[in-house]
Amino acid sequence: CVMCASACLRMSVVQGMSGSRFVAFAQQKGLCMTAAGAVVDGNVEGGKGALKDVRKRDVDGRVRSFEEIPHTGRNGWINLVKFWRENRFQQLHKHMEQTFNALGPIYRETVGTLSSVNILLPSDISELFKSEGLHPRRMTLQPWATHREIRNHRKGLFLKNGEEWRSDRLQLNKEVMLSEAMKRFLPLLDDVAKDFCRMLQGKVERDGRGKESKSTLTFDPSPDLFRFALEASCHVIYGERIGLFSSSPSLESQKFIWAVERMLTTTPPLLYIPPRLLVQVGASLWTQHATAWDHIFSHAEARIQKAYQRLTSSQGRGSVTKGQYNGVLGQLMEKGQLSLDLIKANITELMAGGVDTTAVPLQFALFELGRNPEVQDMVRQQVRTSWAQAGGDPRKALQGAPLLKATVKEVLRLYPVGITVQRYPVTDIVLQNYHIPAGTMVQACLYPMGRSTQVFEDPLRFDPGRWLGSRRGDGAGFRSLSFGFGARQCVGRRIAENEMQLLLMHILLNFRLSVPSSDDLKTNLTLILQPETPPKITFSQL
Ligand code: HEM
Repeated sequence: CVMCASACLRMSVVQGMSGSRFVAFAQQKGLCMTAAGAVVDGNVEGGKGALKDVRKRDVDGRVRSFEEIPHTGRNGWINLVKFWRENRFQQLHKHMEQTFNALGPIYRETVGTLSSVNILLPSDISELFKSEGLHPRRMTLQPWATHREIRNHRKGLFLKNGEEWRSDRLQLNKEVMLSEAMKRFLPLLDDVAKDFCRMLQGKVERDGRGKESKSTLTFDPSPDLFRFALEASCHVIYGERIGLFSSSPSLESQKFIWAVERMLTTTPPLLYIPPRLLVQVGASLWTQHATAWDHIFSHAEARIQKAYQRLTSSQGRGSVTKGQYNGVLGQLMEKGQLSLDLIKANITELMAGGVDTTAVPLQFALFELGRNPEVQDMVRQQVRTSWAQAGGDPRKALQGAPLLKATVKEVLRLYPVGITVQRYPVTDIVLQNYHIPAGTMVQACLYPMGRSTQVFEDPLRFDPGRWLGSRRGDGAGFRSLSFGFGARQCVGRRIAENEMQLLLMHILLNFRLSVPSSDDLKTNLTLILQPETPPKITFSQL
């Protein structure tokens, strides 16, 4: 309104997430400011239930203080003990869902030394991202940072902030995010996906049962999917095939897969206690975490050395064919914009971030397609037509199959790899009519959002079609955030999306999927959301 159009500048002392006090000049709007996303006629998204009540309480039109935000208990250490005792680290996604149900669409939580404000409505999330600034910041994964500091490794973009982050990020965007880069790596991903399906055909023929050359096999495909994701990552990142679909895949690669898994599982409990403290007391949790990272680093180091020698020797012999693609590593080395140390740091992060993040959603995808045969048939129908018209061009095939893209989006809505996206707003903001000081850690909670009736119609139904067609309204663009948002969104997004879509496409062209049990999957959180027990899938040759 006209009266609050003239915002006033106010100096406020605000409480940062780490408890440090600092003074910020914050833009604080006048009295008649509405809650982020509240619409004039009083309707809220979804229009029903608890959320409406929260806003109704605001009768005096006052912006409520940070302290008034509903919370789960002021003492972080008591909360930490509860988390340990009730094994809540593994069920944090469910804990968040229950807490939103109990406290409404915004709450504060302190666990150990970590405090956050948690939100789930798209309109609030959109308000948060408006204030992320030029150098958006996520919660630092302190155990990862401490490992780099103790071992004297450089940090890659995942762990960097400010101008340092931005300069690495701009270089990496050119190699993995831009459409020119996608054109280069798409055929590599397609080759790996096709080889995977050949391997799967062999396995089903060899071990399956059936007649007239149509066999069926039921098994847990998760170990194969991890191998697929590692093979695909190595091909795109190092420009190298490592033969993981052979009958005797290397033990070294299997060890890498185990190390990433260990590194992920040991991260969450370490987030709530200062890692330096654990280093000093030689806690076994810390030792396991650091050893897992050491393994990841040495695996990457060996591959980088090999690729470096290959590249320099072929350059020396003048045998690098112009236009030949040597993976992301080759591109970064050729361009020479990043030092070798920084290339190593970033490539190692891409490798650590690139395997489980795609292998796990693929398990969920096969399961959901298996237990929803009508959806599976619709997607297959579209994929078949598109593949037939694409003349073997994977890019065209994907472009002609929007339902396949929507399938991946739908899988990540129900099973987001990372259950939250965090930001520290650079100015004060107002969410649900509560004042949030600049510098507060705010988490957009993707798992509860994906399952909220306030945000999605019939949220538990697996329905990729819900993503087709345009949608308008408050925060409509902020319902699918599994890769994060804006300049700091997942840098591996294009690799991940294409890798998953291509694999699903080739599987659907070759097999009918079903599941021996269509009960809901129980999930656990390591650092990423995983099935408690990997689901068995039945693959029937078409
Ligand atoms: C389904 C698969 C994946 C999902 C859902 C996912 C999700 C995410 C999310 C939510 C973020 C934080 C974004 C933000 O703060 O806005 C992120 C960051 C990141 N991801 Fe992924 N990711 C996936 C696959 C990958 C792959 C395949 C790679 C590597 C090839 C990768 C590497 C990274 C890196 C390096 C960052 C840090 C980017 C930065 O800070 O600038 N991710 N990812």
